Amino acid sequence: MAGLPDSLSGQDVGSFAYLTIKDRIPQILTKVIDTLHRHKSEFFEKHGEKGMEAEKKAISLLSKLRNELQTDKPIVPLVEKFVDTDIWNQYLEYQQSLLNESDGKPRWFLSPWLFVECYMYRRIHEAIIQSPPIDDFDVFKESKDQNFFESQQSIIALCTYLQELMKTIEDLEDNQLKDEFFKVLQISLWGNKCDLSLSGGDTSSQKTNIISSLEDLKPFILVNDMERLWSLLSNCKKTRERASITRVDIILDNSGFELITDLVLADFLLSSKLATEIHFYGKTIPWFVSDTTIHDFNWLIKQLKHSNHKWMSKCGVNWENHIKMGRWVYLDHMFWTLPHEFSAMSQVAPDLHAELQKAHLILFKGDLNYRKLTGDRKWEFTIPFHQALNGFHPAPLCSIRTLKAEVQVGLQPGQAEQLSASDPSWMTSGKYGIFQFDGPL
Ligand SMILES: O=P(O)(O)OC[C@H]1O[C@](O)(CO)[C@@H](O)[C@@H]1O
Ligand SMILES: [Mn+2]
Repeated sequence: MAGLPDSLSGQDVGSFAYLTIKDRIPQILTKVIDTLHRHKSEFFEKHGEKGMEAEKKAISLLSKLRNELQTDKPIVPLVEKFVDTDIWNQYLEYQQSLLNESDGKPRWFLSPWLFVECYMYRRIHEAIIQSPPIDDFDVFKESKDQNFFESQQSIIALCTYLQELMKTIEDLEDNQLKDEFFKVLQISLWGNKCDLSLSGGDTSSQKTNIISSLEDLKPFILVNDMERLWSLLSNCKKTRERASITRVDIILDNSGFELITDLVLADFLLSSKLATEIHFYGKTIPWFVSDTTIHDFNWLIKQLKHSNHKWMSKCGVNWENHIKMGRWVYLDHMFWTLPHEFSAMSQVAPDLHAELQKAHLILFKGDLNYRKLTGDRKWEFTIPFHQALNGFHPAPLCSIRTLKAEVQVGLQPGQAEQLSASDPSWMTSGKYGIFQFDGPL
């Protein structure tokens, strides 16, 4: 891939990538080991001695992994047969082929950060599937659920807001509808502050009412293409024939509070008729601590439905109904948990690429998706987003993300320099956000 900037990597001592590999990832692994320990008696109750043996095995595999990482050992191929094992091992060979030295092997601190970080989560999964009968245990489930419960008050506020809005949505003028659209978009943006991998797996829930903070947070939106999203979707609505559809695909990120904000956005898109169908994509295996799997998705909607709070349960009932009626479709694909950047999708997962091409708009939630959109490279800040996408244009798309990694493109000249002077951690604190659109004008 000539002409592309270098990948972010742990080679750059002191960089966010370096600190993540050195500190944050081992901390996450330690937490995973601790979680398994704490569930020992549960494994025993469920599976007897075999459950205890499995817990020991998984812990020993994970301790080995932590040791490999901390001593910067070569990255080894995956061994357990699974749907994506061959693709992973081929990618490892590809990484090896990029190294000049004849005996150079991909290693934790040497190889691209995106690759090694994804590999770490895939190895956690390998340790679990190598340890039946606890091979369906989600080591992050507990923290995802905790995030949901700790965000209760904010969730109530959001569900109440949405249900109030539903009462009048049919009567809103165009400009009022646009204002509301911008609000739900911003809710979904700031929902992305709450991922658990940045905090090393520690709790990171939403405790304040996000709706009342939206105005104050506006100055922190560094790229704001919300107007372009509005023109695209309101145009679809105006020109749509009676029976035809407008499909918005949402590539989900974190479960818990962020997922609620995404479902609020998705419900709004249907109720406002800006879209007629929503496709959600989640992860097939536990990923980056807080990412959404089908179990999290179903669990969360069930929690809402059975809540004692009137508006929370109304949301749960409505959302379950959207699924039943096929207006909301949940899908997954192994590509989302591969290490490839998205420009490789048409080669590696042509079926997924072809499916995304059918969308009128694709919303990519979160930081990891942005890293994969841009290839996690050392781009200049002012390079156009279109260029950084490196040929990935299945349909009009927009990244909705708070910044948690040292990659950002499409800024105005001088913007990054000003930010660096006033707030040196602007790229990694999650304090700033973007709506970055790519598509025809
Ligand atoms: O959930 P998000 O928004 O994708 O954020 C996850 C981010 O957190 C980190 O794991 C922090 O290390 C980044 O690697 C990653 O981009
Ligand atoms: Mn995430």
